[in-house]
Amino acid sequence: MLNIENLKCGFGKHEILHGINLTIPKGQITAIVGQSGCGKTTFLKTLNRMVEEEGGYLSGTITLEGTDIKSLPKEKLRRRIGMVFQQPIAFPHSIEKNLSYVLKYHGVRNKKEIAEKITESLQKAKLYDEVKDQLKKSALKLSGGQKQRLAIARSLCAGPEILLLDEPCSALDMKNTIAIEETLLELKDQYTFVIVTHNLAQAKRIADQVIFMDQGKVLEVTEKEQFFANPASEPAKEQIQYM
Ligand SMILES: Nc1ncnc2c1ncn2[C@@H]1O[C@H](COP(=O)(O)OP(=O)(O)OP(=O)(O)O)[C@@H](O)[C@H]1O
Repeated sequence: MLNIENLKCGFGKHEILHGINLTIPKGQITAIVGQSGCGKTTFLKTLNRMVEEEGGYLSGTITLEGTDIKSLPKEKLRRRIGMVFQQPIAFPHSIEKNLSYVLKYHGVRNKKEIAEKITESLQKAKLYDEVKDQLKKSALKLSGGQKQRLAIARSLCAGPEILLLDEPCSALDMKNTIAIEETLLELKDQYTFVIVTHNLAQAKRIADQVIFMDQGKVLEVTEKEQFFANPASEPAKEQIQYM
């Protein structure tokens, strides 16, 4: 799905990612783990070129289904590769409007179709049952966990192929965390997920592939079972030991 070759990225004279080579397979959950500050979020932001808006540079090649992402207009790229952030974002409008504006932006005009897609995305994000009778109410009244599931529903409304998630559960309780993990597990045959998590137990629960980063380098790209049973690098062994 995504092929990354000799990816380097930095800010000013400070190189953060030092030449990354790996592949992100389609229809799987890839978890990116590693110590704080090793470059996980920066790596994620290279995949939709957000890092450039933050003043960062990148070199190397990232191809999405064979197309160099630099050749795609950013708007098109971000429709294909959506992103969910650590802090849930809800806009100061109704729950319904938080979703319908994305659909309208992408050219969906038919009211029935908009309503159906709103229901579908809320169901996928496991929020529908809780909000189905209050779609006209302000999204700001939702809890943090509900806002995060709304953010996932909103990303799905754009019809992405890949969804990047940056520590989506770090501010959430177990119930909301489980709802999001179930969403990813249930939808992975329809989307490709790349999730940054500081929580190794979460990676163990949901990932197919694990990328282990250390100081701007990728030390391991392995199937989950192998990573947890037999990590190849000392830093990974050390971290797994404290799980
Ligand atoms: N916009 C920016 N400008 C300058 N430096 C940045 C910027 N964003 C990140 N960095 C630097 O890049 C390095 C890696 O940060 P990054 O957030 O990618 O790490 P991380 O592994 O995601 O950390 P954490 O687990 O704590 O979120 C840090 O030294 C950070 O200060």
